[in-house]
Amino acid sequence: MKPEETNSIDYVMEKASGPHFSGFRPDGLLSSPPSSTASPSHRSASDSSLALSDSNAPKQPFVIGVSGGTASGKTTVCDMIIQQLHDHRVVLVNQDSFYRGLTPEESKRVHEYNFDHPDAFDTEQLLDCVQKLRSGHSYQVPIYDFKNHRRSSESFRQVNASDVIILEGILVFHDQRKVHALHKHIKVLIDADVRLARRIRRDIVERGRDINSVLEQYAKFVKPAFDNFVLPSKKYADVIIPRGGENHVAIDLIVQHIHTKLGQHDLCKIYPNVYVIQSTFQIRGMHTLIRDKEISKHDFVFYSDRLIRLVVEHGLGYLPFTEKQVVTPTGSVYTGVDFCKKLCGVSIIRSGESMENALRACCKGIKIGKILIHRVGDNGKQLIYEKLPKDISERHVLLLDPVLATGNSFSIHLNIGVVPFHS
Ligand SMILES: Nc1ncnc2c1ncn2[C@@H]1O[C@H](COP(=O)(O)OP(=O)(O)O)[C@@H](O)[C@H]1O
Ligand SMILES: O=c1ccn([C@@H]2O[C@H](COP(=O)(O)O)[C@@H](O)[C@H]2O)c(=O)[nH]1
Repeated sequence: MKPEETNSIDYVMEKASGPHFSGFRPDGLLSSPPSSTASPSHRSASDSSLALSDSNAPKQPFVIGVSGGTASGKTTVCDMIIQQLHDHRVVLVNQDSFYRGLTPEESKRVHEYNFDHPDAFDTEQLLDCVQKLRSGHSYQVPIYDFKNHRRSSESFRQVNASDVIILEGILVFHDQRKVHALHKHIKVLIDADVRLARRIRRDIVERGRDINSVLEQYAKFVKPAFDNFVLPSKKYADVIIPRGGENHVAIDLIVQHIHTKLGQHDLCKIYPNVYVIQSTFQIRGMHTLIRDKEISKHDFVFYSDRLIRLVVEHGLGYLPFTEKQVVTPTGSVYTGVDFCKKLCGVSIIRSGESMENALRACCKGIKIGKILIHRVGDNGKQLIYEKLPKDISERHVLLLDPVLATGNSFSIHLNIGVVPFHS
């Protein structure tokens, strides 16, 4: 295959299957010092996805801001979005993590401290974080303790570069610089009494407060700040989600929008019968193993083989089958399927010798007839057309490679393409 063809297929596949990083976020707690960014030469092992993204994905991450009053369900909404974007690398950055924390002096008079004022946050640091993540670097996000009103001095949460960055917090839209850093603004709105009820429960259960302190703080600081800072920024919102996490329709639409922005369906739009295999942790795990430069040859072959088989099995699942009934040895009738007597092709992008072996092995199992495997050589797709055997029968399955997958002029070719995992 010519280099330029490889490149273009790589590009299209990257567009289609690039976001095969799952929602898994290796944001481990680190006990390293608070260097805000890891320079490319100092990335840790857990930054491997960053390295991949640096080299393979020049695209900018999509940055979303989610704001709303306290206990409005911001975190719940973000979790639901992240869950649905499980095929992508998504990171959540909480504005709460950037609370400055109280000095010993302020701690003595904690009831007089306004945690709902913009000055309570280190906005410069938050902007720095968003900026670094946007440009593909990782960031060591502080960990804030609501019980002691302090940041942890030892631990940080390492947040890696991602396809989607979600910035969540009560005052995410307050600062214009933050507003400009965001691609989409989402506002969660919910009745004040519901928020207060939820806050009372949460603050008592999770944040070590008592009912009196919650109510006092709410009346003195939380409500006025909501009216002064949170509500006015509603005008910057692109999407308003009434009822928070209960609003599944709004959340689905947001997820759909993000999918479109990330271009995941580009390839599927161009070639409607191309299917992208869903990534799982197991698949990611095998990808990690085979990409590791330390892997032994034996393991590389073993895990590549397993991955290839998954692609092939998936592809064969798209062959045309009709219903067929058989009688089992115990005399009962089993309604199953039988391969249609129809010539078709399954295009497996990135075929190769080991793919070919796996194809043969997998097809043996399903007994659908003779397997013809064609790969494109250096001379391009014309070669394939010429080389096709004259005696193709109706029960043949042609396993074709990417160039043919897109060659619609090939009349007997069903043009089912399976894009294998690629990151
Ligand atoms: N739809 C809901 N029904 C009941 N409780 C909810 C709902 N959404 C959120 N909560 C609860 O309300 C509290 C605040 O929700 P959270 O999503 O953390 O809000 P925020 O991030 O805006 O402070 C949490 O204890 C959460 O479990
Ligand atoms: O030490 C602290 C820091 C913050 N708060 C309150 O938290 C909320 C913001 O968190 P949400 O999860 O968005 O509710 C804010 O209203 C502060 O009042 C605090 O009580 N103590």
